[in-house]
Amino acid sequence: MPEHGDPILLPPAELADATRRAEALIPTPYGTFRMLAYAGDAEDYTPHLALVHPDMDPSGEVIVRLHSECITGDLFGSKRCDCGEQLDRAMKVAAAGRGIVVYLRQEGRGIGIINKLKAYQLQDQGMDTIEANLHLGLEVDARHYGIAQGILQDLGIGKIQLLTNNPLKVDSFDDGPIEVVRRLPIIVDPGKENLQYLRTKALDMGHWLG
Ligand SMILES: Nc1nc2c(ncn2[C@@H]2O[C@H](COP(=O)(O)OP(=O)(O)OP(=O)(O)O)[C@@H](O)[C@H]2O)c(=O)[nH]1
Ligand SMILES: [Zn+2]
Repeated sequence: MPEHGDPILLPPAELADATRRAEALIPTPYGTFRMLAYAGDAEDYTPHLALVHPDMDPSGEVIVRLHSECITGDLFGSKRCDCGEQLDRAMKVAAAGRGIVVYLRQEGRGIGIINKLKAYQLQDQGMDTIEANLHLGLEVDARHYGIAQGILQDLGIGKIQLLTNNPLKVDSFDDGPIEVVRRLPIIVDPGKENLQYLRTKALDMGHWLG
């Protein structure tokens, strides 16, 4: 089991981003969590964040949520997607199970908020979430998860139970240093505003949404 300070076995580009820059206790409605900030650059204004239950046991199977940033859903409660409710659920599960929420700065599946707003406008004109990204000349999903593995390694974690409905997130751990022992679903009830979006995720992106 790697200890904090051990070398991280990832390519240099990923390694640079997984540097622990600061840490503090944050009291939240879900209980107090350690918040750790990871970035290649110490002055980075948008570091990846790990919210770690103070009693997390890195030698066990740690419950982990890798949450991709969604400022519209996470912060403003947008009903276009399921992110805000998933984050709420993940924090509750992490609080109850001494787990972790890793908040990855991958807004808009990695295309950024400006492009995501453009993609939303195209969706309002009839495209689905996949077609909109492609119309903008962007990848459907531009995320990579090596950074998350670096963060988990930094925390001394070797085995996880991963909260996700996304097969690509599970697959991203293949051949890596962290073992996904179990996948835990994180399904929220659809509403009329996000039903079509969730249908596309299930049918065309292969998410396990039941
Ligand atoms: N480009 C784009 N990004 C979106 C859209 N809706 C949500 N997102 C982003 O999608 C990311 C979340 O991805 P999801 O597909 O909802 O879920 P996931 O993280 O892949 O999978 P889960 O672990 O099961 O939640 C966040 O970064 C959101 O900002 C959209 O219509 N277009
Ligand atoms: Zn969202």
